[in-house]
Amino acid sequence: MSDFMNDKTDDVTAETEHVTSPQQSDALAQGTSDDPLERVLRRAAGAGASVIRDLSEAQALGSSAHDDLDDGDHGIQMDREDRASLTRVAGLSTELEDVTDVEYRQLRLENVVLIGVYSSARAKSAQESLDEAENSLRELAALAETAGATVLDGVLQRRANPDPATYFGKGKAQELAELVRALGADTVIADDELGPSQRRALEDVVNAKVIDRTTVILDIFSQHAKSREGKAQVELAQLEYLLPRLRGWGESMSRQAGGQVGAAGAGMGSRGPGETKIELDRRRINTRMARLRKQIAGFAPAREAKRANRKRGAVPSVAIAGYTNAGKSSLLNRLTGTQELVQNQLFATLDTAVRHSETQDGRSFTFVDTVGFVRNLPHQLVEAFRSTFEEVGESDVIMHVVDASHPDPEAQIKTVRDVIAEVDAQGIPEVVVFNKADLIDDSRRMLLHGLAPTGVFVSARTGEGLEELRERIDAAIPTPDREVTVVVPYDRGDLVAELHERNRVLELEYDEAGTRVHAFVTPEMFAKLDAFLV
Ligand SMILES: Nc1nc2c(ncn2[C@@H]2O[C@H](COP(=O)(O)OP(=O)(O)OP(=O)(O)O)[C@@H](O)[C@H]2O)c(=O)[nH]1
Ligand SMILES: [Mg+2]
Repeated sequence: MSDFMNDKTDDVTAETEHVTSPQQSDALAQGTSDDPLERVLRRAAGAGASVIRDLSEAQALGSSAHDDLDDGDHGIQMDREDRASLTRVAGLSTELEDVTDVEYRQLRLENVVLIGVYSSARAKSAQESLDEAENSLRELAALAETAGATVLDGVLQRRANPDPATYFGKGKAQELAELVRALGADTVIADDELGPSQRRALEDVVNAKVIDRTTVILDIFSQHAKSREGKAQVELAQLEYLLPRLRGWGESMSRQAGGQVGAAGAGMGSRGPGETKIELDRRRINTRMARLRKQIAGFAPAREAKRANRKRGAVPSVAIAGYTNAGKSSLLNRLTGTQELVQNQLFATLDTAVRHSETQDGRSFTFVDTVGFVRNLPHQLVEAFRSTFEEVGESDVIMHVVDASHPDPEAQIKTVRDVIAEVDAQGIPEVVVFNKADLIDDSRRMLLHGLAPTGVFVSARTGEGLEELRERIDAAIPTPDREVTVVVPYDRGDLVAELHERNRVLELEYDEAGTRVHAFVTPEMFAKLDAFLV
């Protein structure tokens, strides 16, 4: 058996059918038709075949049918509670008017229903929790659209926690199945990351493909990545996401093969084919991941060299960070006259762009446009894009762009600051910029002012506030304009290193007492060197 697997590691589907009995091969073929692994490894377009089966007459549509649905599983009391907890989020539908656009979309895109679970059990009021969940679902709708899907509807259920078995409770999952059928949706997207068995179980109930927020974000990243490094980073993140999920997926296939509910992992006969495939896939994934890691490591020297170059020239950098779609690239274009890609899409920018600029008094610096952030950014992506985010950590100033017209700017700001903290960039001076000021009224300005009193209101569209923004950035960029001579003791090599980073070293020699340095330094550095002045 192992010889066989070693011989052919190229085509999993074909192999699986070889090692399977004729009765099983059918079920397996069906199982692999929307195999996420195949999608990632092969990038085959349009592989998302759905598995909609005919529902029985008893589950016909209409509100009366809905009313009867839960009776089998729950007590009446719980039923009412459950039903009252289900909220439709209005205004999510993104179906288009434009006929040609519709035709275009129908050819390539999936019709999706979004689902989310929220709880009112924590410190927040029920209304607050609901608002937050609705915003999150709206964002998921934007993500789904960006990925190329048409959003048909969105449904939230109030529950203390997502159901460990099927995410939605059993009764609600049945209702969801009805809705999916009524709308002709082929995919359900959950707003939380789903466990492997949760995903499968929910798929079984709703008879449609089920994916989660992470999958959507990974999908967008893979569509948008342009550079070879970006592409490798995304693929690595996708495989990292898939690897721990192979088990549940294999179990489900075994179950299909055995045709017996609850047989997952129970009998040798039913476990066999799934396990074989898992082993095979795991090996392929690990091989591929090792290759990607090597490839990505290969990019590091070039990136380091570029960075080192920038540093050697002692040119300070301003990192443009912020939530995705906040208008970072638009502002960069406005401030430097460049033509970065601007799109009303999430994650339009995936490759860092560095642009040269000058302060009003003629000092050079660079702007670095970065990947946008989003709530629940999959940690696999944070890992894969660590080098990109680290650009933020190594900058001299962070220009934190906030979409002033966003329904929940506070959450946006928090998300961005969380990522900033993750790359140890908290100490870097931050200029908060409320962009899209053309879209907001005065009461909104007041609210935003309360969130960040020193924030600058600008509009990349109208040009409002850009002068003030330039001044604020100029002022935040540290200038090495203080001349010092210091003797830094040898156990403070860190200070000498820092002196080289953002200051201008004129002379350096090694004395008995320590390193004697003559330099122009920034006010910040000056304060640190106070004890060593000569
Ligand atoms: N009304 C208005 N729209 C703006 C403004 N600035 C940007 N936009 C729009 O907001 C959308 C996103 O702009 P981008 O510059 O691509 O945003 P980004 O932050 O670079 O986004 P990602 O790269 O996707 O993270 C585009 O549709 C812009 O036209 C503004 O000041 N006012
Ligand atoms: Mg951008």
